[in-house]
Amino acid sequence: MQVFQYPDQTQWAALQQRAAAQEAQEIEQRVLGIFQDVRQRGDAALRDYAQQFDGVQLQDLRVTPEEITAAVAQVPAELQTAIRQAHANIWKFHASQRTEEKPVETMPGVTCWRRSVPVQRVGLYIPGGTAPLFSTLLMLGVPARLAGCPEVVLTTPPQKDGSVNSVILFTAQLLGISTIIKAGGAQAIAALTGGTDSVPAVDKIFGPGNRYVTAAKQLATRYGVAIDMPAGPSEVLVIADSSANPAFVAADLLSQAEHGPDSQVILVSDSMTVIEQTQAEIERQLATLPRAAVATQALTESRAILLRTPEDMLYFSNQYAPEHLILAVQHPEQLAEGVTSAGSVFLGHYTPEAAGDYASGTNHTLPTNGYARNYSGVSLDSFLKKITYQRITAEGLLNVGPVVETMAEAEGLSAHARAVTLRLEAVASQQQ
Ligand SMILES: NC(=O)c1ccc[n+]([C@@H]2O[C@H](COP(=O)([O-])OP(=O)(O)OC[C@H]3O[C@@H](n4cnc5c(N)ncnc54)[C@H](O)[C@@H]3O)[C@@H](O)[C@H]2O)c1
Ligand SMILES: N[C@H](CO)Cc1c[nH]c[nH+]1
Ligand SMILES: [Zn+2]
Repeated sequence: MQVFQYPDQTQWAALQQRAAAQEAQEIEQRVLGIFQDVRQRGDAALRDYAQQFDGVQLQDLRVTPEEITAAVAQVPAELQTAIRQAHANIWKFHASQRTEEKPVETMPGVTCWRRSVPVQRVGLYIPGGTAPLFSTLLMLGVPARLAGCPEVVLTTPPQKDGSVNSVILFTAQLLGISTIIKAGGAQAIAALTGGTDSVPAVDKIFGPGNRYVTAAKQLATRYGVAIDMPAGPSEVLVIADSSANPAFVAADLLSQAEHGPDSQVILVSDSMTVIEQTQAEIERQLATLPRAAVATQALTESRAILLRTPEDMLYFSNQYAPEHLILAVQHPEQLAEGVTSAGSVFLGHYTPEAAGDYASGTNHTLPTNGYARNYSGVSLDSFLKKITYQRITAEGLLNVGPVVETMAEAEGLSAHARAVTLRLEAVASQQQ
């Protein structure tokens, strides 16, 4: 992790660059080829990519009910209990996002209202390249269920023996999801976009993934499929003042660095002592991590930055727009008020980001790569469409009609005006 002491503002832009930016074009090209192949060859292409990327020869791409039953029996009771508790917390937080809107009479006789309708066919991508993220299934499946989406399709990369991870299958069963496809990467996203013999096409694709998955989701939007947001390689930015505990900070940085070699973690502090002690802690803790090699690679593109004031630290973070922001400072509430761009914020010394990853209740599917500047993370709303309705009575038309006529004529759209005028004439003749 390289250290930068009091960089001037001209260096800030370079420090805010994501590590992987330069390879984006190459990845897009690769994903485009995969996309076109799946659209042309369907299931056959999915099988070939499973062989190439996941090292497995597949016959059936769909998980069978027998596979689900067998897998569920393998999940230890303690883990089942933990997953049920996380499910309850995530459910509780997302259920609180339900809103009730009342009809509004904008003018006498003109009533407008809005109704939430679930996205009808949703695809959930659950990463499984290096770690089977069953927690992600909770993060997507719970709001999908709360929203009432009638058709839910799950895709995840197969394991080397051709199975799907048993804990993912247990979680799917808990959520009542039974359409489960053994496909990962860009090819899975392409299949959800256009459909294949085994994979139903969907209206909206959700879920995080590596850079191939994220680029494929962005490509899917060109084919008329919506996506939740670009949710790529994990990131965390920690703002730590002199009250921070270097061991905690190091653990938080490593928790995101271990996700993948292209994860990026940033430490911003106004204390050189905290930076030095955190670096020493990182070295110490790294030695005991099973995924040390992955984390070490991520750390080569990560940074520790010494700045002068809390205002500078917050400004830097808002410009960087991290997926996760940890405020390891004495008065986190104060700083939190000034956050304008971040996927999810963790306040104080006892709020590890890992709690949000698994079980506190908030969603861990969050925008990365600076997209927190313009996107929110997944929530109940992500699975809902808000349809507006209106009903206008004869009285209402007398009130709003002349406004519409005047505006339509001013835009040169006479047919619009006529749609009102004809009705106004009908109302007038009925009133005579
Ligand atoms: N932003 C978020 O909300 C969030 C949440 C959880 C995880 N994540 C991120 O998700 C990612 C998971 O990545 P992963 O790789 O473990 O699993 P993954 O499921 O995203 O990707 C695995 C698939 O990538 C494809 N792939 C691998 N190498 C390829 C290549 N050279 N060319 C084309 N395709 C290739 C393969 O098809 C493979 O099945 C991590 O980067 C993690 O940080 C992000
Ligand atoms: N930190 C990831 C989001 O970037 C989510 C996750 C899943 N499992 C562990 N962590
Ligand atoms: Zn994580």
